[in-house]
Amino acid sequence: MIKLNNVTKYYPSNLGKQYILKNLSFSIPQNHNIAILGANGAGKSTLFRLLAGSEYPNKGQITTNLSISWPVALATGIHAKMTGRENTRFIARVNGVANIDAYEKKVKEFAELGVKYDLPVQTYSSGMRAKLAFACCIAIDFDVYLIDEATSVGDPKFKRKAKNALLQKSKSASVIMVSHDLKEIREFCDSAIIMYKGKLEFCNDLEIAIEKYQAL
Ligand SMILES: Nc1ncnc2c1ncn2[C@@H]1O[C@H](COP(=O)(O)OP(=O)(O)OP(=O)(O)O)[C@@H](O)[C@H]1O
Repeated sequence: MIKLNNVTKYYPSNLGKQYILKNLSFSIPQNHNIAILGANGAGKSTLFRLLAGSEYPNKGQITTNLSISWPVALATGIHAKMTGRENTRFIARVNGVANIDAYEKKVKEFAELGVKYDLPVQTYSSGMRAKLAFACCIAIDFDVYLIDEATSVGDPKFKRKAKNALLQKSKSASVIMVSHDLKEIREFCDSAIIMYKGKLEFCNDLEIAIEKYQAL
């Protein structure tokens, strides 16, 4: 279970505080693969950053006993001056991976960077960085994977591989997914959270959730 306890999140702007969530208490249930449905600007990516711990609420707390991934396609945790291999080992240590050599082997194979794995990441293309970040994430056994438009990683061949790896993960772990692609959502998710005007509503049945969301 992931619990939001009286969470407020806003961004300051020239128009004053722009609230994404205001005094919101909500439980995200366990053992579901959940789509976050919301219009552009509803706050889906912000909610993701809060769940991943990469941003904090202005007020309130998010608590959980589950291990949660960073958004799988996000390369922000990758250090440009370090090589792919060094980044891999650093991420392993930060995330408490027990067998770092085995982890490094998995990441190297999955990321398909060849000899560039030992070059600094600042020499990579954006696609190569995304592949490395994705491989580092998928090689760790998290309880929950945050998937933000994940199938946009890499070239078509890598996209298929990334998607299959995530579908495999979704059988043993939970996924929380943000995507505007309903076909993709239907492949991954059984339920949804509708995000609308700062409120969250969990819906056990994905098709009912999609109908409700489309009616908004
Ligand atoms: N770092 C930031 N500083 C200021 N405002 C921000 C910041 N990040 C997001 N916002 C604002 O917060 C609101 C929610 O943005 P967010 O990216 O979470 O929405 P979203 O539902 O993911 O949208 P989309 O579907 O378009 O990706 C938007 O109005 C956006 O302009």
